[in-house]
Amino acid sequence: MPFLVQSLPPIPSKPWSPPPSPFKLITSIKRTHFQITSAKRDDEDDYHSTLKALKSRGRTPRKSLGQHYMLNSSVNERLVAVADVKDGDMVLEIGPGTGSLTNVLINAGASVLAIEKDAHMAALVGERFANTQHFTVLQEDFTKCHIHSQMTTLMESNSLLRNESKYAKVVSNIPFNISTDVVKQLLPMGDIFSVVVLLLQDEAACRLVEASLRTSEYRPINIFINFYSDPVYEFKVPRTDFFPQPNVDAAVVTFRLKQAVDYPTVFCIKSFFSMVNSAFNGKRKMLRRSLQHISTPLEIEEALVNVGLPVTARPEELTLDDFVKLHSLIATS
Ligand SMILES: C[S@@+](CC[C@H](N)C(=O)[O-])C[C@H]1O[C@@H](n2cnc3c(N)ncnc32)[C@H](O)[C@@H]1O
Repeated sequence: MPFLVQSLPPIPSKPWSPPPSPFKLITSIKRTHFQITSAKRDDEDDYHSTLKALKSRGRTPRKSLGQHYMLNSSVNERLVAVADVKDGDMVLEIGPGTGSLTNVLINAGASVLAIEKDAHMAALVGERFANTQHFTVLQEDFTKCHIHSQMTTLMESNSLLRNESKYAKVVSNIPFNISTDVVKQLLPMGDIFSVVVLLLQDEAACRLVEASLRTSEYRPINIFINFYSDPVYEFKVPRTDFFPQPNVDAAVVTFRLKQAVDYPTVFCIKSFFSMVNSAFNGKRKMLRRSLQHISTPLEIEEALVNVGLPVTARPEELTLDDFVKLHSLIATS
């Protein structure tokens, strides 16, 4: 997303309020990563704390890392409310930046595992929450890290200390350029996450959650999202809430993850998505042609009629349920 050239606005003075009660114990994971062990709880609002943090380090937001920091506390509060974060919850945050959202998560009683690619920001957020034992930051690229095993390790050691829910949550204001990667990686993890709440580019949010049948926005990713989750477009966030200001608006999306028993019944998930991808690869083609490597045109036509579709059907006309039925009829191994 293009950046507007912007300098840091001045920081108006604001009375400081004392930190609330100290936190209970939790854990940290790998020694090789940046680790947090102790500091004070931070109640400063996001506008002040974000600008102060950036100014203190002389940090210029990096375009390549999608660094648009949230200045509006109420957006962070709403993100946390939408995820229904409660005392004792485990939360994964991708890209904590200066820690404005992290702060609201920790204040809500969550234990946060944050993954931050930028070494300077990982250090900064680490120092900000250095007294909070409910916070761990790993300096890693989320798209390359083994989040399932990291999270499982943390949840196992955490549940030894506190009697908590089996499922963690994801709440993040992510860089827009990794949105698809994040969705693809997290949505099949209904075994460890109950809900994924993301702040995305508004246009991407609409495409992912509300793409309609028979439109060019309708893609395999929509089938994927509905296979693994129940998505909801929550609310729009104006571009003016970010620093630096992007040239597009954002939106909050909730994905309630299904557990494996609730996935549509297919005999092989890999084969199912391979069929869906093949169908869309030949987007302008009729399915009886684009799926010829799976079955004969005649068999595909018969299957389409069986599903209640015309023999000339194209991929953008099929719902998730239609694809599931078609797969069971034409893919046998
Ligand atoms: C849009 S900013 C959001 C910062 C902060 N959460 C906020 O709300 O102000 C995205 C953050 O993700 C970090 N980031 C970018 N690419 C990343 C990646 N591949 N893995 C982890 N963090 C990443 C950036 O350094 C930045 O701190």
